[in-house]
Amino acid sequence: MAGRSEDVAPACRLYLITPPAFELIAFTQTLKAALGAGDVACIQLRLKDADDDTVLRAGEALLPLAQDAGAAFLVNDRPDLALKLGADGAHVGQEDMPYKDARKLLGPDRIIGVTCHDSRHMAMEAGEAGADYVAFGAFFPTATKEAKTQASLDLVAWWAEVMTVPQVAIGGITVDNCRPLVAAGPDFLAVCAGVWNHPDGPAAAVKAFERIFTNS
Ligand SMILES: Cc1ncc(COP(=O)(O)OP(=O)(O)O)c(N)n1
Ligand SMILES: Cc1nc(C(=O)O)sc1CCOP(=O)(O)O
Ligand SMILES: [Mg+2]
Repeated sequence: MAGRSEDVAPACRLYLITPPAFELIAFTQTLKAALGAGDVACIQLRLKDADDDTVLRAGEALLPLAQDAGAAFLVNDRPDLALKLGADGAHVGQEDMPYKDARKLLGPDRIIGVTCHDSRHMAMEAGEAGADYVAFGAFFPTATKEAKTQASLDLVAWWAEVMTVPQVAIGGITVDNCRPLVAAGPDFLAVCAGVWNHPDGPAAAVKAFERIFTNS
């Protein structure tokens, strides 16, 4: 999730969340096409209803695709599986393994992101503890998760102005609704349905996000 090699990197980059469930061989092809269509900073493997073996098999297949495309590969909820897979890191929520335990497990170099809902306080705590990014959401209605909080553009703008820890915006984001959010200044937009369910397909969505981020 570090900077890009181009001279001027866009201020905001795309962070993909995998679909909640998928058929692995078909999704491998879908992901390849999406990654080939434009800049993707990060992919989070998020399989809430899968057993460990399924998560590990998916991780083993998808991680090399992500890394070949220069995208970080993170595992949702399970720093232990991230370690087993040799992934770039993990994302933890407020009800998951606490950040400090995740850091102990993953060491100083792997990426750990923390869900902070709509809370400045949670985000400041996570940032001070050493989180690599904080995530705010949800920004729009979403069917992917029962999101309990609604985050505001003001929160994003404030964090961008005052803090240096990168911030991820998540929840119901699409190519059609993201412009005001991007203007508020998040470092990453995390998107699931807005990419995988785009009417013209995931590759078209990735391309469209890239155009928005680069104003091209
Ligand atoms: C980038 C990013 N932000 C927030 C979340 C949500 O995490 P959490 O609150 O733990 O909920 P689940 O995703 O585990 O249902 C996320 N996964 N990624
Ligand atoms: C995983 C997740 N976390 C959220 C939060 O608000 O913390 S919203 C969300 C769902 C993201 O998927 P989509 O892009 O399809 O809305
Ligand atoms: Mg979680």
